[in-house]
Amino acid sequence: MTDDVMISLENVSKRYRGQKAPAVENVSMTIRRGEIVVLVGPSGCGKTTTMKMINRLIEPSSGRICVDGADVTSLDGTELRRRIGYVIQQGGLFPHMSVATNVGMVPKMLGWSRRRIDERVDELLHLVGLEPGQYRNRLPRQLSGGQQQRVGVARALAADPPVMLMDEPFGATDPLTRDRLQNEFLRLQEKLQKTIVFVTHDFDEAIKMGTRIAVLGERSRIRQFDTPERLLAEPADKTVGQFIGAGAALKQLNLRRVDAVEWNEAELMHRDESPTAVLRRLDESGAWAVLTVDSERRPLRWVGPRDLEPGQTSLDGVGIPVAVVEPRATLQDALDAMLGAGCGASVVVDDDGRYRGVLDIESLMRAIRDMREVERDRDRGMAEAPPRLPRQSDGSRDSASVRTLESR
Ligand SMILES: Nc1ncnc2c1ncn2[C@@H]1O[C@H](COP(=O)(O)OP(=O)(O)OP(=O)(O)O)[C@@H](O)[C@H]1O
Repeated sequence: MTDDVMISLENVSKRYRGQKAPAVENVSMTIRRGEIVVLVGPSGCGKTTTMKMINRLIEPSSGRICVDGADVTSLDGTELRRRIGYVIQQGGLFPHMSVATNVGMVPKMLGWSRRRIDERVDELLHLVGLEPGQYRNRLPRQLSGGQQQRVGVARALAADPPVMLMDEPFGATDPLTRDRLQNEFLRLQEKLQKTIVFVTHDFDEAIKMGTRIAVLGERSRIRQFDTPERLLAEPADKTVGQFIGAGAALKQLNLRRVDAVEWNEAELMHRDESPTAVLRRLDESGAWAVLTVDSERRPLRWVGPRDLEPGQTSLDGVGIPVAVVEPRATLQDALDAMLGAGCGASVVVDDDGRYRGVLDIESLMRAIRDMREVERDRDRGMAEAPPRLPRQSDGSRDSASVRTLESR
């Protein structure tokens, strides 16, 4: 095994007792350090069985699985938990235990001191964006679905394992929360550089999260194991093509970043300006709305002529709250933000939330048209591969980042 490999499966099979056909048959794959490998495939194809054999929640019938050079069958439970974190839907938290007890569970099993556990719990809650003072003593049912999921991630990270297994971790959340959790997790992963096996049946999620994606068929047979870009551009066979589904070009929205397309300028006005001044500016510029900003040039709301009533004296609370995206967000994130805000534009902001430009629906449509043309040309064997989202030196993709104004 080379140093680069963190997990290897060699000819692994699983036949459940009483079943004629194996659920997983003769699967071999290697997973490199720091990558997120997504297992994706139709229901019942064996994704979960394959993943659970890595931490021996399910024992393989035959074959060999190594994690960081050690055969998992040779490791005892404590050692396995130290090496492998596990996240499932809704966090899989124990309902009668506080957030702190849930997160501190593995360190407690590992025999850490009370003080060390407390410090670690607070550190992890901070890391996943939950204020310890506010959340450590709550019960899981006193948290939203997204917060439970964050606690689940914190718990899996508690003993700082090099490997994380994630089984449809964001599956039970609504689309907006899911998107936010995915983005947060990718941002976290940039720092943590864990080796992650991630199971989902959602191909869009696979494209967004995966450094590489294994498309599985029956009995976990690997149909294709490739980067998202190559899967979209060159599906190995018809079945993979069907699974990817129509609109591969649209899915590439997940692979292009906001800073790869042209932005426009908005008509900026300070929030303290008068409605009369706004109307004058709209008249002079012909813009559909002005963008109000605070003294730090952080965008607040779009204000159009119809938002202003005669006799109005202030812009407070007037207009539509803006959706903001960072230059590193994907075009898919920008589109989702636009749809979520009910407005055909996202405001691009820097790390401090300051205005940088506007990505509007027309620029987005142009980018989609360009991608479609590249795809059509490629089908005719003429074009080069489409521009890609730059990858980090370790091969992982830059994370996306989208925030709505309310979430700041
Ligand atoms: N404990 C079990 N005993 C017998 N058969 C099982 C058991 N667990 C799973 N199976 C069978 O093994 C096959 C693979 O199941 P598995 O849960 O790994 O699939 P999956 O791809 O994760 O499915 P899904 O996407 O629906 O969660 C299925 O046919 C399932 O019915």
